[in-house]
Amino acid sequence: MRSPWHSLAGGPPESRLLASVAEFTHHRDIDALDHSLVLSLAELISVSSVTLCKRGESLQLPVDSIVVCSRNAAGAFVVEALDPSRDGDPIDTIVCAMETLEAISDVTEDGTCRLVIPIQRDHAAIGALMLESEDSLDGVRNMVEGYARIYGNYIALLNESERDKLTGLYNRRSFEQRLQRLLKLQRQRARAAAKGEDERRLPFEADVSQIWLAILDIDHFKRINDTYGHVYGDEVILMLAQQMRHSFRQSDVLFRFGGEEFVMLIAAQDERVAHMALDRFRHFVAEHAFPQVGHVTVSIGYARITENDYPEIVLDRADKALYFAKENGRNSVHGYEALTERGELGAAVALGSIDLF
Ligand SMILES: Nc1nc2c(ncn2[C@@H]2O[C@H](COP(=O)(O)OP(=O)(O)OP(=O)(O)O)[C@@H](O)[C@H]2O)c(=O)[nH]1
Repeated sequence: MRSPWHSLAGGPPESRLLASVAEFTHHRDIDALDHSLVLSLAELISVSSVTLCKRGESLQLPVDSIVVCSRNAAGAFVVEALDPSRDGDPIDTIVCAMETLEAISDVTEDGTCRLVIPIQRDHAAIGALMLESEDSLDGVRNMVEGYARIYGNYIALLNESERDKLTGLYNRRSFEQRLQRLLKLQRQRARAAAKGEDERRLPFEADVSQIWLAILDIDHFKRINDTYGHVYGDEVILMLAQQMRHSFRQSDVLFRFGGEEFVMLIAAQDERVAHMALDRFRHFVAEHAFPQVGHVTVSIGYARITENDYPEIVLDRADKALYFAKENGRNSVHGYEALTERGELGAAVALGSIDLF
């Protein structure tokens, strides 16, 4: 049987191993980290491919991203992102390893040896690594499990730096990257739909073709702080964030931008659906009695965002719509496009309060 290790010009496996771990963990960007992980493993072990799957947040989309490193016709390693909405083998095998938290080692019908190792965090799988090779992968199983553990720990650290400490929502720092990810996912889905793939293979949001950027601001929050103190103010922010999580789809992306200001990236077929989702949340908040503080209202402004838009411009549009809501009685939801169509956002509307990048 051939050794699963590549011939090691640079010394024994240990030093090569450490160099490889150091290489992939020097990245601070999650996409770059994923890319580097699959490439590092492919360069270290004799494999035909290394795949990293990340778990999706909904049952309809069990896999959120797929990154594969394999050889091209010239024999060089290439890393590419694949459409995560695919199913069948090997995705089913990977999902099985994630669900059972057990490694799977098997041989496919065409004789390829396959090793699938779940990546765990807090006793749940956040993803899985899959290696494919012409040779047995038994000898590298411990090492790949070690990589999966290092990756899981490192991702947790990176995720922490992306989160707002009080609410656990994403923070402003992670906005740009999360937005680009969401737009990329939309593009992949649109492409899959355009190719006429079997509808059942796409998640239920497959018909969604638009993303809406909404800014939510708590009304008269200063009064809440002044009347009840900052601790109760913080409690309102925290509870509102929890309600947001329950109210919006798991695939929507929620941020606390700072203070009493939240940003949401929402997928919806059209403006009517986006408006309904936002207004339902506004209504829910207005009806809710917060401990001690009682009733609180929120104002929301939103605008459509596409791949071709500068995020700063769309943030400013949503902020103009929010400003309009604040100027017109608060406790309401307004869309930039509808306001513009109706001519209600004249030149007289001042630039909103949000700090642009
Ligand atoms: N408790 C608490 N208060 C905060 C936090 N960040 C900002 N604030 C307060 O939030 C208040 C925001 O007030 P303003 O921007 O004047 O707006 P507002 O009172 O909400 O009034 P409108 O937005 O016009 O409805 C200020 O008093 C800030 O001190 C925070 O993290 N916790």
